[in-house]
Amino acid sequence: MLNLYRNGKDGVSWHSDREQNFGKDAIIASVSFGETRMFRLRNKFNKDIPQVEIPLHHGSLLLMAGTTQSFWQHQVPKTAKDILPRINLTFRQIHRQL
Ligand SMILES: O=C(O)CCC(=O)C(=O)O
Ligand SMILES: [Fe+2]
Repeated sequence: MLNLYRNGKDGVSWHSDREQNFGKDAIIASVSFGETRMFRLRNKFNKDIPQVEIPLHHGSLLLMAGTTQSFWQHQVPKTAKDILPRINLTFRQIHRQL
């Protein structure tokens, strides 16, 4: 899947990627190009666990594996900063329904 963030007004709000066809806790690989954007994680069940913030730079590879999707949500927040475009590619396992 390809996401284009044209500028700071584009972002992705809190979600988990658990669509049925992905399978439960299927691994997702995410590669970033262009502008650095923040990637935030928050625990779904325990608000006392601090949020995690990871800057995704040009060429970075992020792997979401294990229970990342069942226990955590993630977002790419919008920013008021004047920034350049970013492209994110995600590689997801699709379990074909037979
Ligand atoms: O752009 C990113 O780094 C994350 C995108 C995302 O969460 C998604 O496509 O499900
Ligand atoms: Fe996602």
